[in-house]
Amino acid sequence: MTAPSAQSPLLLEARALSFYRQDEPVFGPLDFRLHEGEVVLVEGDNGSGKTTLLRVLAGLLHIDEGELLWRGARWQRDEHLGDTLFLGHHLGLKGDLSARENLAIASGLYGVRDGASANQVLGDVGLPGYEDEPVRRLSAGQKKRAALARLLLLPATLWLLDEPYANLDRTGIELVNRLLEQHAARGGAALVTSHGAVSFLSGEPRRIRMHA
Ligand SMILES: Nc1ncnc2c1ncn2[C@@H]1O[C@H](COP(=O)(O)OP(=O)(O)OP(=O)(O)O)[C@@H](O)[C@H]1O
Repeated sequence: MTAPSAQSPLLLEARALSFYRQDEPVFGPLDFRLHEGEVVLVEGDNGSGKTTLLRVLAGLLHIDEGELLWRGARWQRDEHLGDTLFLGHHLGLKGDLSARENLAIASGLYGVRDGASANQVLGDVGLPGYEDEPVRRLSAGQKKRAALARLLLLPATLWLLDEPYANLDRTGIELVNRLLEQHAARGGAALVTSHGAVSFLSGEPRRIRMHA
């Protein structure tokens, strides 16, 4: 899963990428490459900029310095919004709406992966009987599962997962690993941050190390 063949096309390349807050560097300069089929762990101490990096790559924060290339061409925020999917500490779910309604909003904006349906992905993430409950009534782990359903439904190639294992039980952790494996097998890629035990089903992930 984490070691694509030498022929795997290059998806994303960061060259001397840096981000500043009030003229203070948060991270960088950072260089890395990500190929189709790769799942890479972003690691570093608290405050080293892992979340910030994912938010930059999701187009939520502006790049201050350096270059970002998507399939060899300059990355343009507006052109690549649907190519990436960010799952952060805030899950991006509307609490008064059900998991199914939240999925309908997301798929209305970004489309649906070939062959995927809301019913099927809600089943895949293990939310039986809770599909139509307002999200605010779900447990933390169930909310996380509702957010994970978005990964399966939307067509994004690059997943940016910030602490995806947080609040999940053992089957939830296995679910995340399975989703990552399936995504990589179909040519997708992911950057994952995690403070907890990361136990990918096969192999050791490559790592990008953030320095505070
Ligand atoms: N909204 C914000 N406004 C100002 N500073 C911020 C903001 N968000 C993060 N920072 C600062 O940016 C730096 C990097 O934060 P970031 O959340 O990216 O780190 P992290 O590596 O993800 O940390 P953690 O492991 O604790 O989740 C920290 O010094 C933090 O205080």
